[in-house]
Amino acid sequence: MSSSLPATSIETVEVLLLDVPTIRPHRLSMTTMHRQTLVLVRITGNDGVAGWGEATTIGGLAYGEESPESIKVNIETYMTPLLLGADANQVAARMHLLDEHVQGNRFAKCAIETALCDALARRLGVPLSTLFGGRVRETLPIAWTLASGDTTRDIEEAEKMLAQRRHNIFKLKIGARTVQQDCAHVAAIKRAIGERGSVRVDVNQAWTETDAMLGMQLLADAGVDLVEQPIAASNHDGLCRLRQKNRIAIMADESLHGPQDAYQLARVGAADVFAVKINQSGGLAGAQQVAAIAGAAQVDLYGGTMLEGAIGTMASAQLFATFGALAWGTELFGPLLLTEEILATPLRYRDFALELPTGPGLGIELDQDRVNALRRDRKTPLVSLA
Ligand SMILES: O=C(O)C[C@H]1C=CC(=O)O1
Ligand SMILES: [Mn+2]
Repeated sequence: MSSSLPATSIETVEVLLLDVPTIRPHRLSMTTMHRQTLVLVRITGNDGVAGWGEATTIGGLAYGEESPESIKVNIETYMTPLLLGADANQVAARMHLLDEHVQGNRFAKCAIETALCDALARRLGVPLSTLFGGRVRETLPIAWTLASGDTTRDIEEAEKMLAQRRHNIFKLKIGARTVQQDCAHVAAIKRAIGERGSVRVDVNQAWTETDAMLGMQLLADAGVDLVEQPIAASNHDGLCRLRQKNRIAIMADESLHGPQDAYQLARVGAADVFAVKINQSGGLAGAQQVAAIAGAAQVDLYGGTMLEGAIGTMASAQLFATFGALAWGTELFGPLLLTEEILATPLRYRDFALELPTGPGLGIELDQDRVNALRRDRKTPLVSLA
């Protein structure tokens, strides 16, 4: 595709850390978030065209093995020298070279691949989704996570989302309290929402297999549709056993770090649904391969998030829009959890969905002043952007 373009050499690779408060505490089983650190990567070619990517993770090192700081230093020290001066338009060649010289570092690689794809699509004048085969849909259903830790507050939040027609799929974060306490919390929320919405839970690996056996039965009785990552990521056999003995769908999240995991999980029948995440998959191409394996194995798909800001969210959306089947929708709500807007024109969430832009590349433009004000290395103190 890029052979019609003149060679464009990579001139700069920049990594920015942006610290942005969340609208309320976001409680996961392993950490409570009060802010998110967006890890943004900008790659500029000698034609002046820049592409953006994002490598945001959750809770420092609490969730995954790459931190914002390690991503920045690893890109700057080890990956940038492999990119500078090389052809920006040969994305597969750039990623192949990185894979040959850099083990792991899936989030960093995802951000680099996204930035290269964004710039390439801009040069071609097409949306990023076109590089991955084009869109099957122009909007994506968007779940909202209820994770304040307080049942009354969560119900109020859900009511607000339903009234605004912003979300009617709710994912509840549990696993920090006892199984009985957590399941009572979920059951109260499901009773309040009734048939107006889907209620799912994410345990983030917190349960033992025995906990999960009890929890999944209580959750089935409460009318919950799906349980995400109930037990340890590595316990594929346990997922199989839980799946055989319960009627609620099981979704693999932390167990799924790219195509190899997808293959192993599919081979043993460990999950009904895959939470596909571009960062966890090592990039857009890796996530596309995960989706292909799911398709071949008849595992359902869900478009997951690492609570990225607008760039990672839109990169994910551009890819997920190319998936034929997306049975469980997506959870691309990351920007809505943040107090600050970094785009010139905010993403459009309405009628329970995210609308995809039609412009080239990611189809979004950053507001540079807002980005600069949020940078960790900014020279002046943060002032309110309201
Ligand atoms: O799914 C996760 O484990 C991570 C994340 C995605 C949504 C959310 O609230 O947390
Ligand atoms: Mn999850």
